[in-house]
Formats: sequence, C-alpha cells, structure tokens
Amino acid sequence: MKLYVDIGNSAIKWATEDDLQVDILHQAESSNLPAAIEHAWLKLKKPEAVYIASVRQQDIDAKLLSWIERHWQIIPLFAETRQLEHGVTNGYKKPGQLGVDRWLALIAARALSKLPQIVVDCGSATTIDAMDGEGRHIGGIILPGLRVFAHCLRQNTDIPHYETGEIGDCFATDTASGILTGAIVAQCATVEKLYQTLQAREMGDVICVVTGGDAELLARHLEVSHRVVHDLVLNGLRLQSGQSERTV
Ligand SMILES: Nc1ncnc2c1ncn2[C@@H]1O[C@H](COP(=O)(O)OP(=O)(O)O)[C@@H](O)[C@H]1O
Ligand SMILES: CC(C)(COP(=O)(O)O)[C@@H](O)C(=O)NCCC(=O)O
Ligand SMILES: [K+]
Repeated sequence: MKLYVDIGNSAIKWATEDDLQVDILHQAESSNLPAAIEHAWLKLKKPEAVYIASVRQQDIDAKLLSWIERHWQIIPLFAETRQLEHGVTNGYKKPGQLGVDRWLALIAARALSKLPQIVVDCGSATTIDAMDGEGRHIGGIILPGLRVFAHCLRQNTDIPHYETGEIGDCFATDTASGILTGAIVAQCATVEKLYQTLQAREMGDVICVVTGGDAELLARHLEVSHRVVHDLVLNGLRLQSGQSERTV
C-alpha cells in the first residue's frame, strides 16, 4: 500500500492508492502534527511507501517524518517542484520557488486535459495558475484564501463582531455577508479575469479546474465553466512518485 500526503497551511490531506481510485480523501488540521493524524493513521495497514508534498515549515515535516519512521520503519519521500515533468514546463523565473502543491496540481491537471487551463487551488491561500496547450505554465497569482481574507479584516480593523454571513447577490446588507461576499466575489472575478486573459492569449477553448478545501464554495459562484477535482494535488503526487496516469 502506498500512502500519499499533502500538508497545506491549514489541513493535512491523505489518501492511499485505493482511495485515489475512488476519489476518497481524508483530512485533519495541520497545526498539530503528528497528533492530528495519529488516531487515523494507527488504523492504517503499514504502507510500503509514503510520499509527502508539504508547503509547511521543515520542523513540522520533521515531526511527521519521525512519527512515520517510528511506527512504520520507513523514510518518506518528499515531493519537489521541478522544471519539467509529465509534459509541464515550470514558468517561474526560479522554478524551485513555485509551491510544490501548485506544481503537483499543474501536472495532475495536464494529465486530465491537454487544453489550455486555469488551475485554481482554494486553500489557506487561493492560487490561480495558467498553463497553455503545450503544457507551458505561464505563471499565476496568490490571493488570501477565503478564511484568511476575513481574518485579515478582523486583525486590521475594529470591525464590530459579526455572526455568520450569507451570499445572495453582490450587494450585501449586513457586515458578515459583506465580508463573505467580498471574499467570494473578489476571488471569482479574479479567476474569471485570468480565464478570459488566457482565452484571448490562446485564441480557443480553455478549461478551469478547481481544487482545495473551499473549491465547492468558490465553484458555486464561478461564472466560467469549470470542474472541481478534490484530489488534484494528491494525484500530482502520485504521478511524481512514478505511478502511471489515471483517467479522472
Ligand atoms: N471540514 C473542513 N475542515 C477544515 N476546513 C475546511 C473544511 N471544509 C472546508 N474547509 C475550508 O478549507 C480550507 C483549507 O483548504 P485546504 O485546501 O486544505 O488548505 P491548505 O492546503 O492551505 O491546508 C479552510 O481554510 C476552510 O475554509
Ligand atoms: C501559495 C502557498 C502559500 C499556498 O499554500 P496553501 O494555501 O495550499 O496552504 C504555497 O503554495 C507556497 O508557499 N508557495 C510558495 C510561493 C509560490 O508559489 O510562489
Ligand atoms: K492553495
């Protein structure tokens, strides 16, 4: 059994080879590792290999690494951002600077379609990357994710306490809804802008793939056609680890 692990700034996600065949993804908060995974991982059959993609600090990775060594006597392999892999060329000036989660999402997206693509990952940050029909990553942007967006406002203003908001149209009529709607509208409008820019550049069809913890929420409000793929990063990790492409 192979275990694939994606450590983001908010959540740790994991899946076995079998889980990925049927789009199952498990998750826990990534703030308290390894305690957050211990209960679930102790129930797993001992894996023959563990592959990790992490955008967290090295001491967090190190704690998980020693848990894995202690319980399963194996040393996990860490994914890395590359210059060229699975038909995708990294567009960053310094390729290694691109987050490994973004890189893996790109190679998984390329395995899904050879059309030009916008790849959106809605997590702690929302990243939006563009890739042309030749698999060239053109570049992308980083926005605060939906939660961070609201958190930033609370941290930097004396905005009075507010309850949960709802999204109606663009014109919210209470504080909570104004903040939530602001975050969603800002992100959707940005995705749409990059989509249209790529469409004009490529002069043809473009597809949009959305992943990450807030994918469904954002997707509900996106006006461009799109597809939600929850396990995009884990599928990229699986590809980098040497497994063949899967038709998702
Ligand atoms: N059950 C859930 N538990 C925690 N966060 C969730 C859940 N469902 C959706 N979310 C949202 O997903 C976000 C985390 O998404 P994720 O892609 O895992 O982020 P990251 O890769 O940065 O860890 C959270 O900020 C939250 O808004
Ligand atoms: C942009 C990110 C913080 C996103 O992290 P996430 O929301 O998945 O936790 C991460 O991909 C990262 O640290 N990237 C390095 C900088 C870059 O990609 O340019
Ligand atoms: K992200």
